[in-house]
Amino acid sequence: MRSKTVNTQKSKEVAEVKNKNLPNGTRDEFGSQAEVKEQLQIKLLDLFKNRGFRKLTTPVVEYSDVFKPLSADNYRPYQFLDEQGETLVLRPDLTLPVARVMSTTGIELPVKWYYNGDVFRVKKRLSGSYNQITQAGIEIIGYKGLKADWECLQVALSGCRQLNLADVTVELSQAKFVEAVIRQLPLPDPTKASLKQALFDKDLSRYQSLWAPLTGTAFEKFLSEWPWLFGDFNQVIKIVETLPRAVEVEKIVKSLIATKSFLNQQFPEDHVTLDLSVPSPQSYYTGMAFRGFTGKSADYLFSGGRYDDLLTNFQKVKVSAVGVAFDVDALVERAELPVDQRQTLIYFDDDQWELAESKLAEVQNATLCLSQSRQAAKQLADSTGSRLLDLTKGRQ
Ligand SMILES: N[C@@H](Cc1c[nH]c[nH+]1)C(=O)O
Repeated sequence: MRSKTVNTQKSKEVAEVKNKNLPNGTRDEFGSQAEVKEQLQIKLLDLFKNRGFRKLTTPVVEYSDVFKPLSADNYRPYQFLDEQGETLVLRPDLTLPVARVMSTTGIELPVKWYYNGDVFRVKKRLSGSYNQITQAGIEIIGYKGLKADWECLQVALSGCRQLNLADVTVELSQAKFVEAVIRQLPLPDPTKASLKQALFDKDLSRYQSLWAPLTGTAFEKFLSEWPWLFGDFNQVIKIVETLPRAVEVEKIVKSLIATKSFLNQQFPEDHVTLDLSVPSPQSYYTGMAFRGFTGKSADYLFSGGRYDDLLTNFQKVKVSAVGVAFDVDALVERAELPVDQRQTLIYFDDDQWELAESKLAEVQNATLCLSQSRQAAKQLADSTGSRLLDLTKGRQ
């Protein structure tokens, strides 16, 4: 009995402490920052709508199975159980729910969706990054060709332009490249798998010892450079071109070169780089992938890519798809916050509501003063640096 009392008291204490704190990796947003975020979202959504995309909203809570195709280390979700004991998660990604919708609704293809919402990814404690991120993005489903990839890049870079973000670097990569090269190498299968892993881990000594048997072959030049195969687009391609001819690699290179020309033509002031030494940014990508950066920050502004196999996780038919999502919080960080303008407080008596309304409509940056006395209104105006428009002047 006694110990029970102690326990209840203890849990009460814990609850009291926690009710003023936020869970790790979350934050409140208010004032200019929240308003700028809203404006950025409105601009992006207008851009999507004006290009003929249609709105798709999915729930924040989904069955955890929807997100099976994600790599577990990068996307640890918040998990909980529903009343039947099924595992639910707060969505860690917005593309997989779109794939789920497509496989369950029989909506006719092709289709272009846009969305805006939060994703939740549990990051390591003290990593300094947030667990709740706002994304605004598009998914184009039912088109195989490069035009759909380019439409995503066009939307991504037009969005940056509209938000006055200059000097964007688009980093291209290709989900199939590493596999396509490894397949050509005359090495035993287990060595191939280890080589790929060592490359991705940037474990250079292991990497070098694994490809050592190919020294003196036509692969040597490429293999000796592979861990550094990122950065200047033309230089990366030059190294790739030292490889013995292989149809799949050539196809990949051709589409990357065509995409670079497209970007240079449409957005001559932006930069294009290439990274062919990393794993795909998303485990579900099957083709070209892209990320946008500005300045020195490692945070990307947008991220996207082609995922032609994703829908096969939900249904038997293979469907081509490509999409891109802006990280709205990363955009807010780079936006200039407006200096708060002086506000006008409209003070009025209870029977002057209509007059107050008309002043509110007339005066810029005004708000109703809800104080109960003239003195309180004056105090509020002083303490907030606001102008006071007193409609009760001359009245009793
Ligand atoms: N869902 C991806 C972005 C994306 C949208 N469509 C295709 N990829 C991400 O969060 O990184």
